[in-house]
Amino acid sequence: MYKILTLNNISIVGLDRLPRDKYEVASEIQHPDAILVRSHNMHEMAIPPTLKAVGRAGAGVNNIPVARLSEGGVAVFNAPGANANAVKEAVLAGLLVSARNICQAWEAARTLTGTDKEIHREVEAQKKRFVGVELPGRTLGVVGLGSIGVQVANAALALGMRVVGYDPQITVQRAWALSAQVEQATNLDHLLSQADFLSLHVPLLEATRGLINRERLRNIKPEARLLNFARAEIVDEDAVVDAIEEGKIAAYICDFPSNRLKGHPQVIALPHLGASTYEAEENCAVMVVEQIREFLENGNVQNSVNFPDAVLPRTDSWRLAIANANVPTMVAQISTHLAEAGLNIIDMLNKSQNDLAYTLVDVDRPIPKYLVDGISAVQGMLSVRAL
Ligand SMILES: NC(=O)C1=CN([C@@H]2O[C@H](COP(=O)(O)OP(=O)(O)OC[C@H]3O[C@@H](n4cnc5c(N)ncnc54)[C@H](O)[C@@H]3O)[C@@H](O)[C@H]2O)C=CC1
Ligand SMILES: O=C(O)C(=O)COP(=O)(O)O
Repeated sequence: MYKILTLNNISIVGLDRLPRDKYEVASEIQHPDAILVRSHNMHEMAIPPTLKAVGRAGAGVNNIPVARLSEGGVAVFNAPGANANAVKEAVLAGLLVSARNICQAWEAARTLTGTDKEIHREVEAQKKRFVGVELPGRTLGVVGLGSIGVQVANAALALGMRVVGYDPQITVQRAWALSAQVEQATNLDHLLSQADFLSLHVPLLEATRGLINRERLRNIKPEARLLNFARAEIVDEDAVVDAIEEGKIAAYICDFPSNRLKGHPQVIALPHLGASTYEAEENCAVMVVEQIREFLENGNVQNSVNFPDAVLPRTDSWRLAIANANVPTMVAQISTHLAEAGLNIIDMLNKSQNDLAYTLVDVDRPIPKYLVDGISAVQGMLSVRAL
């Protein structure tokens, strides 16, 4: 029997994929083989010696001591993309609600008192007070073009917005899922200065903690609205509240309430609802449960954040994927780079998907990182990955 400890409520649709005759699942269990978790903070927790895997039924793994688990040989899995649509819809709601001051207006209208005549007089005053803005032509800046950022960027185009994205490490898969109409900025500060709405979709890492700080907020337009459905710590809350009070930004819409934000009229803070739809909860649970099963029963690794290639079967060719590269001059430059490094091309295939051209290059030996960097530096190249 495999023992599975659940630290949060995990959708029953996912748990039902664990056969009862092989798995014991409980929120309190001794000697677990695997842990299933959502946002529960595992950093203070002792790692059970029997533990082999942790499955995060969601995207962010900042609540999980990945380094400590890796040292102990415990594989950590997450569910990339499984809740991206849910977050995209929450962000779109935030965008529309803030553009039209819906929350503040609803709150004000809800508490109107007096006769109908008095209420109608007050309605006229509120109409003036809560005048909003329309989205077409306004610029949405999207920071982080991963599963969620790409979906948010593509969806905002349908609202008529100009969309500019920023992600210095966009993967090839994301690059071709991104609509060609989305512009890409190479500099975060440049993006911030253009945005009427700014939406954050980066993971919480040391490099992204306080990414939107006092200095960066000075770069943002005073009428800009900041949306944070990523993690609270990515934004310096003190700086954001000060910026709002000083009229340096218009609003902060986030998924993370706190004492600092409490009661502020230009702040909307939701109770971490981004991934809370039945669909997303089911998708995440099913994906992560299948991965844990595959790992425990067959030793196969899929979507692990810390346990990558070592146990994956090695193929006899190595593949480089290059977005936006099937232009003859670029192909020639790439071939030169590879030849100079002594790599022989086995196959080179030009493809295109969603208006994005890319080239797959198979070579006969491992691709050193300096070569990937060299090819990335070829002018006009969008993204290069060794797969
Ligand atoms: N509010 C909620 O309920 C939810 C919040 N999240 C948060 O959103 C984050 C993103 O989720 P996904 O899109 O699924 O992850 P993802 O891993 O697919 O995408 C993250 C992207 O951010 C980029 N990135 C990293 N550092 C960056 C930087 N300094 N500047 C610009 N881009 C940078 C990466 O290259 C990657 O493309 C999660 O890590 C999680 O913290 C995710 C799901 C639900
Ligand atoms: O997937 C993520 O990163 C989330 O933030 C969702 O968290 P949750 O599973 O809803 O507690």
